[in-house]
Amino acid sequence: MIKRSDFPKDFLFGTATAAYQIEGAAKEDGKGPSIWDVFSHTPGKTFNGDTGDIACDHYHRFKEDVAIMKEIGLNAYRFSISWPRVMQDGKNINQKGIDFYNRLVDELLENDIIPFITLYHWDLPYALYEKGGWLNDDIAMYFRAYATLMFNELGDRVKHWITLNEPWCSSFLGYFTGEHAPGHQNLQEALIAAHNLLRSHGHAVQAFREEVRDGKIGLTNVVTKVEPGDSRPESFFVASLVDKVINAWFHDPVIFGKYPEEAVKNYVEMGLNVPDNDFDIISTPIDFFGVNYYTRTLVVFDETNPMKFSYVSGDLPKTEMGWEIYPQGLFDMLIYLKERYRLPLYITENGMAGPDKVENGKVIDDYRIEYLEKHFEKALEAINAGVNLKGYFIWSLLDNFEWAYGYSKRFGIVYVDYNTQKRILKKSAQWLKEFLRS
Ligand SMILES: OC[C@@H]1[C@@H](O)[C@H](O)[C@@H](O)c2[nH]c(CCc3ccccc3)c[n+]21
Repeated sequence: MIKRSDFPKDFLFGTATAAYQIEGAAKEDGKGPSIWDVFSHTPGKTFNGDTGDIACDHYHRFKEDVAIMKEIGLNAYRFSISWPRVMQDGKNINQKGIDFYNRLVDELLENDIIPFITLYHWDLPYALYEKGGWLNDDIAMYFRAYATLMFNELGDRVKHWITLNEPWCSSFLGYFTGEHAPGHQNLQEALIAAHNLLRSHGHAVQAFREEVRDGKIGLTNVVTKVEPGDSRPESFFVASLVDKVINAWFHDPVIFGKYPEEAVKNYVEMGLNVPDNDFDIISTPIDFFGVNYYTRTLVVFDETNPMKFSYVSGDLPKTEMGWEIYPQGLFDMLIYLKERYRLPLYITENGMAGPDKVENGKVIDDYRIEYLEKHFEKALEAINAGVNLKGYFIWSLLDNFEWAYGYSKRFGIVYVDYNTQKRILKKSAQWLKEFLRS
């Protein structure tokens, strides 16, 4: 049984959330609409028509939520800023929105919790989407202005920043599969959006070096252990391509100043244009990578698909998301990232959706305790194998708005009764509290 004391003394244990998933107050105090406000209000886009209008009402209940983190004994908290809350049209400053984040940061610091801020966790101001959003090259300048504003407002107290959360999701789910806002289905657009996300990242890093000299800034990507779902050589080939798109497309340009060639070649052969400008800006040096790990991804050759592959479901035990529980993949991906990029790492998301039910006022989520324990063990194994892993943020503190799945998936270590907004610490939160004292 691993103990907290097995980890380095200065290792951070925290939880992670995102603005649109927990804040609510979707139109309060001058907040403008994001693409997720519009997408979730579009019939058919989210489970049950769920929206982030109220969510966990964190905008009003943040002190209670910080107190819960303190009670558990967490020493860090990763959250995102809602861009349209602080610049409702992507340009004009909304002081009331900024004041909320000032109050939140002060509350965290008063409780000895280190804030990690994600500047963009998918809630683009709708006004900027109407100007082309991530397809408009000018977006990088808007993002730089937004980032500069937040560095100036909070950079005196917040020393850990993440520019983007999972640009792969923003671009490929938002512009190719259409599962996420803004719901486009165009692979060429996805490549353009991906490139403008990376350009925006680079501009924000440049601004950071000017505004917050003593801070650390990084980029959070999803990583997943991609494996062939059968033994055909073609499946190994497509698995290698998918691996490069998910696990290298948004890392390589930031470190090497170029996209992975095999994947570029594949897109060019499909007749697509792969943007190739501004790699000098994109590769402005960063201080760490954030790693969002949940599961592995199995792919097989499938010529009926224009991409020549399809995802298949493996036979390991799965979470409520249908994702296999595969802790070994966390170790493998941490080693991969260390050996390819040689940067400090934070696990900025890891956790599971479970069949959480309240019985006699309690939520007995032993499955989540086992999931976390097994992934903690693999993280420790990676540290002992020489990975410079500096922290671990559990997804998530609270049950929250799970994008297209609405409120049907519960990832929190704290249960949220959405009818009453009552918070109930699950057994996993109690287990974590003990672990952090072990
Ligand atoms: O689905 C749980 C969380 C979301 O609530 C977060 O907002 C988002 O950052 C986030 N990303 C992932 C990874 C999704 C994924 C898994 C496997 C392969 C590709 C993407 C899981 N999650």
